[in-house]
Amino acid sequence: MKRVRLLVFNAALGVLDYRVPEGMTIEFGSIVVAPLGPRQVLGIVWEPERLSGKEVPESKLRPLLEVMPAPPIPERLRRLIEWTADYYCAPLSSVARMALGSMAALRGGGTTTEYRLTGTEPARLTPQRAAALDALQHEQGSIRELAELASVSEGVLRGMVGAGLLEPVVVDLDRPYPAARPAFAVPQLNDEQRAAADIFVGAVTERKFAPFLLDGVTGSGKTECYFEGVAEAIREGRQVLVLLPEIALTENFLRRFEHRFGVQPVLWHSSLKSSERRRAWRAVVLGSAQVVVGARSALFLPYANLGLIVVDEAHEISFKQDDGVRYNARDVAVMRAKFEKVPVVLASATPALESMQLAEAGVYRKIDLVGRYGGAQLPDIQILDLRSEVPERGRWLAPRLVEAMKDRLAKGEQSLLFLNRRGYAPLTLCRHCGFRFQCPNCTAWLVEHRFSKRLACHHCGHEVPVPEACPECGTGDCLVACGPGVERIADEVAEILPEARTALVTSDTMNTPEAIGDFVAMAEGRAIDIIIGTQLVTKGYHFPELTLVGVVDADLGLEGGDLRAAERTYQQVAQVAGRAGRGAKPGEVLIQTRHPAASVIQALANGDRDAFYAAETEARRDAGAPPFGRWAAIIISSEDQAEALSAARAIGGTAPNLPDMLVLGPAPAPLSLLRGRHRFRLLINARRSAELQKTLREWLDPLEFPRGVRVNIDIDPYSFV
Ligand SMILES: Nc1ncnc2c1ncn2[C@@H]1O[C@H](COP(=O)(O)OP(=O)(O)OP(=O)(O)O)[C@@H](O)[C@H]1O
Ligand SMILES: [Zn+2]
Repeated sequence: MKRVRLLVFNAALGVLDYRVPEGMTIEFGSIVVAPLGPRQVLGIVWEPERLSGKEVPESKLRPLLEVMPAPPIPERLRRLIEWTADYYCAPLSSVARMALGSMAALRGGGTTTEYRLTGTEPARLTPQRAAALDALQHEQGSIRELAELASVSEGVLRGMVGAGLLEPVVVDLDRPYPAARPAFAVPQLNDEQRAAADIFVGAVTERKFAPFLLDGVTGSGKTECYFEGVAEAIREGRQVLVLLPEIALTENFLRRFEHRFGVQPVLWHSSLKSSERRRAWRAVVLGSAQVVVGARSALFLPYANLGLIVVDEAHEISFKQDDGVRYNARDVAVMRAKFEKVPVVLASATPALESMQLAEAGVYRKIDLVGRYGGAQLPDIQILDLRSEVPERGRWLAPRLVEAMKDRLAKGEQSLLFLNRRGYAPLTLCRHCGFRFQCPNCTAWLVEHRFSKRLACHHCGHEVPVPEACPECGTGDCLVACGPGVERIADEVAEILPEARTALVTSDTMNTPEAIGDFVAMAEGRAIDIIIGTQLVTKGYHFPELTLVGVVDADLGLEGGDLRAAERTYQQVAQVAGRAGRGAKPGEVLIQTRHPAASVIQALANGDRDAFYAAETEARRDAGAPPFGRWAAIIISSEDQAEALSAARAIGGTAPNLPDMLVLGPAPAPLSLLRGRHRFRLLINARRSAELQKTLREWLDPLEFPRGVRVNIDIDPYSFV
């Protein structure tokens, strides 16, 4: 190659052409450094015919500076990057960036110095050093990482190095991961599991694209089944990617993986330390990372030799990324499997309607696990009508639920209360003047958090201490909390059952792997009687002594901007119900609702999943909603409201008039102010036949807006706030 076209990681720069200097070996996908004015840019060598750019005459081309010592981005991944950018109307460079680790990872090799405690504990310590000693047990990292972990300054830690309390350790940055052992602890599968596992093993061996929907009831052992596929891939020296919806679930997964394969898998997520990140990336691209577990971002890594993809809890909405590149990792995972020519398993007890539909259409092969493992029965589900079974004044748990909890406590069994709302109360107001605490940056009430004694916005993170007096009328001691959050339910439980040992499980309390690990160990060790949690506890966990699940407010999910509210409610309640009675003792589920006749509540009570899917399918078909029609959202935002509005009007005013596409809006978004930006939106409902993305591009590309205006396209949106 004499001249190359680069994809650089800054959409504003467009496509750049360069000359390849004598002696430099380049192929498509090579990651290179090129000069740009006085600066340098990183780019990927791309097929020139696939990137449109200005033709630059030969004589004006500047030479590339360097090829990075990393394998080229494989063609199959380049095609996936293009597909994703095209489908989600996102800049190619933003998608491509997700394939790269850090600059350090690209260079690879070498060593670094990390620090760890020496074990020396002097008799007298400054409070800061004492705190650092506590926080850094079993930790190792750079001074900066350790300072962050221990919440002390780097100076304090350097002082500790000088005093011999911390010691340097030289670390090989590319040291290999220990090998997973497919035969480490092979489970005895039951017949149903065996049949499913054999199919996955066969598919891995075949090395062809094959999408599976593993539809197994809660507690059926889906993990054990797809682990056999993982084992086969490892035996064949191929890599596996397991996507989990959120990091909170990883801890649980890691333990189970280690149990089965004798080592931990390779982790990939946004809060990895920089040395871990570069080590993992190198192992991924060189093919030595056998099994990579991660959240969405692990999807675009340049695996050398992928053999299987698993998307666990595939119905989870958090696979949809709602900022930056707005892609759905579940769907892109299937595309990736297609480009890689490997099987992909979507596992869930409550598959998305879209996935069910694809299975029905024969696109996915559906594999069912209809029974719980080990003879456990599915729980008995009862509806608790809050209009007739009224909780005591100022309380949220109805008498029947309280009785059931008392009963479990007496028997030494565990209960779980689920309410998908963090904090103490969703709204705080002044009893005297009616003042409500609102976020200055968002259209949202501030949520009281009693433990941290703060009022917080759940959208932008804005926080203020709870004031003594009303900021509006100055009256003291006049603030009232309206409605319950999990913290308030925890208070109520402490009042009703003071002897119960409780655990509060939310993203506020379970924010480190250690915290999650401790919680799981305590719940398994029966050191917790009652778990109170948000959606974080609805899935993945297996506590055999847990026999009662109370859904505090089943109607909550039906409010708000979720485009698939009924489905989401069904999934959340079915998942949390699935935590009950997973061991020898039968489970019971009580669902508190004010709408006992709603079809989703009825379906849950009757355990009639098919009825729910059938009703929801018809409703979607009537509305032209996915999977029968398509949605897209355009969100226009600016810090200047007038500017946002005029941009929104300009977009609305040029909307194409097509028979297979309906454009609604522009209208102020329900969250009309978010992180200080004013927001307007349009919703597009298109027939399946419509060329949605092409139309959107042709419509929006020619329009020009002031610099402060952002226009985001969301294809297949989930949330519509
Ligand atoms: N064949 C088996 N041998 C031993 N233990 C098993 C087997 N199958 C399942 N189990 C155990 O049963 C429990 C439930 O399995 P698992 O968590 O995989 O179910 P699941 O289908 O993923 O459930 P959910 O969707 O509710 O999370 C786990 O503790 C698992 O280790
Ligand atoms: Zn806010």
